[in-house]
Amino acid sequence: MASRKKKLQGLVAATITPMTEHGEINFSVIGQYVDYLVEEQGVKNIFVNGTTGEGLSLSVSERRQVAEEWMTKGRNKLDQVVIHVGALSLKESQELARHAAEIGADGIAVIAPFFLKPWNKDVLINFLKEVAAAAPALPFYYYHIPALTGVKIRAEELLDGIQEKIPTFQGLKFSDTDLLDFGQCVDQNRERQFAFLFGVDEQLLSALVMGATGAVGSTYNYLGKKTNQMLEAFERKDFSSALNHQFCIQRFINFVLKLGFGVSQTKAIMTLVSGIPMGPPRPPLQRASREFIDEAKARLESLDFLSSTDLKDGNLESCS
Ligand SMILES: CC(=O)N[C@H](C=O)[C@@H](O)[C@H](O)[C@H](O)CO
Ligand SMILES: CC(=O)C(=O)O
Repeated sequence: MASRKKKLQGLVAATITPMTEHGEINFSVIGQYVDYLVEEQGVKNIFVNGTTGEGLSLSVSERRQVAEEWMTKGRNKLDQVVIHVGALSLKESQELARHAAEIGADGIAVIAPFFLKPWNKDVLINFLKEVAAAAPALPFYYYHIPALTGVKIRAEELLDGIQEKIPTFQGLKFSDTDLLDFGQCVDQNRERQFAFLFGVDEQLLSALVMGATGAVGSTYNYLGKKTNQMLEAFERKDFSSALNHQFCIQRFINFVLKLGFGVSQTKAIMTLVSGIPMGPPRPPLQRASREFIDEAKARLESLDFLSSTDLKDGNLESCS
């Protein structure tokens, strides 16, 4: 049986995997990174080795070490650490699931295998079930990200009866813009026991209305504080101020999306905002361009997401 621990709520930062200039994992900054998330961003949950963490570009041994380091440095500071253990090989995924349990993680998440793909709901559930069974005491989350996996099985279909198959099933990380599918996931969960974690940061407010219980995303690494203000406004039913916060966040995300935004750019932005060096991404990703960094920096400053001295007065865009 899954341990019935506190439901995962609020913001969850999808952690970046810091790397050295030579492309090795830079474990030495993870302690600082934990403190930054907790103290500067008010974010106390993390999702390790996911998309943003380049989990699928790391070796199994690296994934184990990264997970261990976050567990060690996060002890007594973080609320929950969820480890993404999805892999193309069921064996590797099970190994990582067992490892997550051994090191005391709070949950595991799995994406759909994306090379030889499951072709229907039952086939996908069977794969997920085998992984979940390797960590029978850990809450299990399905990580739905169809644009990247190419597995378009609707989450709402997958959830139907899932707990009979996967007793540790605890929720969904939903990284898609289909709010009909998302809403129907929430709607069918009559007992309200599952966590519904939304993964499209620029649309989180709409997902909150639809019943999201939390959010996992890359931008919570550096816009966590801002997004927490939106969550607080939503909680107190101050929807116009929640919307203002969402629009501010959208102005930034929309700007960088147009320039080309992905994991490489997330690494550059986090380096800029936190001052902690995240390093380059691993090939096939390429580091963000100088032009991207300069433009993103100017935009962060004009929105007051990054302090600067010369823009304060008469700044029409300011989001502070
Ligand atoms: C594809 C991807 O990486 N999605 C992230 C999480 O699921 C999001 O946090 C996005 O980075 C964010 O919403 C910006 O589009
Ligand atoms: C964004 C997210 O959840 C991930 O990086 O996996």
